[in-house]
Amino acid sequence: MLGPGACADPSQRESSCDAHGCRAHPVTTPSPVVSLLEIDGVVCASCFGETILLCPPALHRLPCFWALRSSSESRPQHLPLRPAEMEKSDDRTEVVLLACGSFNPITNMHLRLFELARDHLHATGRYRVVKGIISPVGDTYKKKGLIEACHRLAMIRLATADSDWVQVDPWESSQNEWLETVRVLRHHQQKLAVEQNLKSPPDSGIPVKKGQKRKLENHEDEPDRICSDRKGTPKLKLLCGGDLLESFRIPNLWKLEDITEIVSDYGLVCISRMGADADKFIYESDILWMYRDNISLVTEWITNDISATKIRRALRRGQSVRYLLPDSVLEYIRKHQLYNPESEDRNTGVILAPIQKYSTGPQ
Ligand SMILES: Nc1ncnc2c1ncn2[C@@H]1O[C@H](COP(=O)(O)OP(=O)(O)OP(=O)(O)O)[C@@H](O)[C@H]1O
Ligand SMILES: NC(=O)c1ccc[n+]([C@@H]2O[C@H](COP(=O)(O)O)[C@@H](O)[C@H]2O)c1
Repeated sequence: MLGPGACADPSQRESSCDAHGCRAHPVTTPSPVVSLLEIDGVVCASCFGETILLCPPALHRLPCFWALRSSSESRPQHLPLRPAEMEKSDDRTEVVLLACGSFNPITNMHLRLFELARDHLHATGRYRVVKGIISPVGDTYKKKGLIEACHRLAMIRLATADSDWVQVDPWESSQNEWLETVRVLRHHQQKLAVEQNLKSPPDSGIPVKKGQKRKLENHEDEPDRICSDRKGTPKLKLLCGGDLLESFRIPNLWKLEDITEIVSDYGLVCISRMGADADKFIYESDILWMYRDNISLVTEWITNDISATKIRRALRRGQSVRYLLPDSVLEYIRKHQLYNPESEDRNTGVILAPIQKYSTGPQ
């Protein structure tokens, strides 16, 4: 094993490994490296039973490094290297994931969606997921059995309390009317741009509009369609399950222009769900097919058909739902006696807001 001095000094790591005595494996040799492990920014490569330390330049010259990187099965999740001094040159696109839905109530599967999506995006090597946002729909959505947003928000807050990257956002549910998902995306992309502007130095070239932050916080306006690729601003993507994607085809539920904006300007990360065939659906939809490069399909191999509807049903029947949702959420449901036959009757016979809007109102 190489002494710890060789390439452990961060200031030396950018230079050629040969210059600093790192024992990189010769580039021309067939791949004998069987495993790679990063420790404090130095890579230990297990090679012919011997462990050697490699600095980044040496590592990147190894054919076996690229072989490992291109194999999704064997690729170590923490590669490529990200020691502190290399963070600056990290050119991966920052991504924020936004999940919209009823969350009536939030389940463990809703939380899993974020973990699955983040793993998937990180494994591409192109993205760095910096935040997850859960945006519960407002009461004006009028879905059957939808309980008050204040309770759904409170349960999401409890469910995400121990997450350091997923959080709830009350903006959508505090609006006076139901909002199209694309408008929720626009709001959050604009908010991210404002946050980025506030962080950026004044000469960053990104204009800060006077009063923009106040307006967003006070929900005074709704931003126009914006460029989501603005440099420095994380890219917002809609996170959903296969059933939500398939709902695009339900008449009078989604406007084609909204679907187009979602897949062209933002992008989708779609998690497989029992009963939904997202792959086939994309193939059959001209617009989704056109923007298929902006749609990430993630297969959940540990299949789990937890659904909020089934949880509510079990609760009404006095059956246990433990381990299907966080204990703290279950406790909240019990304390406030949330799901019962009366609550399930809410909005019975009422037309869902989008259908009401698109069947009768101007489009
Ligand atoms: N088991 C699951 N697998 C994949 N995606 C899921 C799953 N459960 C929920 N989702 C996704 O989570 C988002 C929010 O879903 P929603 O609040 O409607 O919950 P739900 O469990 O689907 O509710 P319901 O059972 O009432 O349809 C949607 O994009 C939905 O597709
Ligand atoms: N046209 C639209 O933008 C449109 C239509 C239907 C549902 N949605 C959204 O999709 C989500 C669906 O949630 P549910 O699966 O709980 O019904 C909600 O956030 C809802 O607002 C958006």
